[in-house]
Amino acid sequence: MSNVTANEAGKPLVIDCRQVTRTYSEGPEKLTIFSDISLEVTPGETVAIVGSSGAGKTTLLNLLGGLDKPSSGQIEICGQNIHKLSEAGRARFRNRHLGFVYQFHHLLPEFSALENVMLPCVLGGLSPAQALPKAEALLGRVGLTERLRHKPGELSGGERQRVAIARALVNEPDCVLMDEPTGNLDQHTGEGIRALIEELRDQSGIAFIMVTHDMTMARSLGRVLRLEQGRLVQEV
Ligand SMILES: Nc1ncnc2c1ncn2[C@@H]1O[C@H](COP(=O)(O)OP(=O)(O)OP(=O)(O)O)[C@@H](O)[C@H]1O
Repeated sequence: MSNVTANEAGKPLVIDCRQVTRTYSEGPEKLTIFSDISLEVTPGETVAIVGSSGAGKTTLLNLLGGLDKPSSGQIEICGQNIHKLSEAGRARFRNRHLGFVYQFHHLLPEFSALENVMLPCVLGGLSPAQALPKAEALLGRVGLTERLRHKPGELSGGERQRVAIARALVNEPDCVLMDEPTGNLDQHTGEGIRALIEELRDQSGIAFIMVTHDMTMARSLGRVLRLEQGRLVQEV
């Protein structure tokens, strides 16, 4: 964990999102997806973002991960406004502080599970010899010790998802952003992933922000926020 800053009240924050609006231009028209959204996420917190299809959940997740730029407002990740960095600096910052798990995982098909997990470490400056034990340990943690040499095409959906989780964690990020981490998985595998998130959160203090339609998982993990008609409201 590194560089987690505090807000004005002295609360440590991994994500500090202030009055963020995202609009798209549709010819002369402006399409507002959401406006004036504020969200603070502290270390070790799990936040689920729910809402109907098209509500803007993925758009918000991409903004929180610095993959997209707000139309107005400000987002700080571990105290850094990442849009003030160069593109290369932004990529380095994301690799160091954030982990991403997307539904279609974006694993590199020609690389083994082990190589896919080693990659963020090597990009971050570790030698392959240094990255190897870290990747092996994490793949063991997600129950894939017997699948290290398998390529993504030789793994099941749940196994690929677990490789993606191991890859997201290997650089010991401050925050992991997940888009539908249990989407497309059967109930048993989904439950395993939920338990893993819970364990990692409690042991390592990593913050998790996830978009999900799985209300049971959302409720069991922590704060649930609903994106509705361009506003973010806390579910009670
Ligand atoms: N590049 C774009 N240009 C214009 N509109 C866009 C663009 N990207 C997304 N949108 C619109 O923004 C809205 C929110 O999309 P988003 O993918 O964030 O929704 P979502 O809540 O994640 O939906 P789902 O649950 O179906 O994945 C949608 O109406 C979509 O059509």
